[in-house]
Amino acid sequence: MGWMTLGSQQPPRTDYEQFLRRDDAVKAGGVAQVEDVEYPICSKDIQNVDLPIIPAETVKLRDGKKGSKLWIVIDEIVYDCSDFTRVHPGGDNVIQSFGGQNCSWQFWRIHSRKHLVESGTALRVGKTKGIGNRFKEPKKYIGLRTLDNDGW
Ligand code: HEM
Repeated sequence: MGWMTLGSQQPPRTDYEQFLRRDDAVKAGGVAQVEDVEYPICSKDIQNVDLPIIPAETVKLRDGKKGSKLWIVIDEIVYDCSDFTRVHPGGDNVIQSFGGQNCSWQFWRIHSRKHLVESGTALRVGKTKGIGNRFKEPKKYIGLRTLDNDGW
């Protein structure tokens, strides 16, 4: 699981809560005035279903390299992590390694719905389709033995 080790060397972030409280993202009309004029960060009031549709080709270009925005995809929702990556409690490497890509199952292995709602809602720029995950999801095991044949 190569992706698991990508962010493990990062120190814990202390400015994370402060980042989340920032209110520079939401302006009247529901859409923020931020650098990416084409796909600005959306207001928290907008439901996922109402987010603008962003073509997969456009998402893939925002890989955080060569000065581009750093977007990631979780369950077909696109998150702009360009600034958030600097305060992410799990470090910046993990998010950077998924720039322009789908990292849904990796995200759900580590986070809860609460994390996504509380921290991710303010990072949404749109929704997309057709971006696959470059890693195959490993099987999840709950137990290795059956209850009636435990060898005691
Ligand atoms: C929208 C994108 C993301 C948001 C909003 C987010 C949010 C968070 C939050 C709130 C925590 C702290 C959890 C806690 O203290 O209980 C966290 C930790 C972490 N995140 Fe993320 N995250 C995002 C993307 C990712 C991605 C793509 C990865 C890698 C696949 C990742 C890996 C981690 C790791 C390794 C931790 C540390 C877990 C620990 O110390 O137990 N995150 N993230």
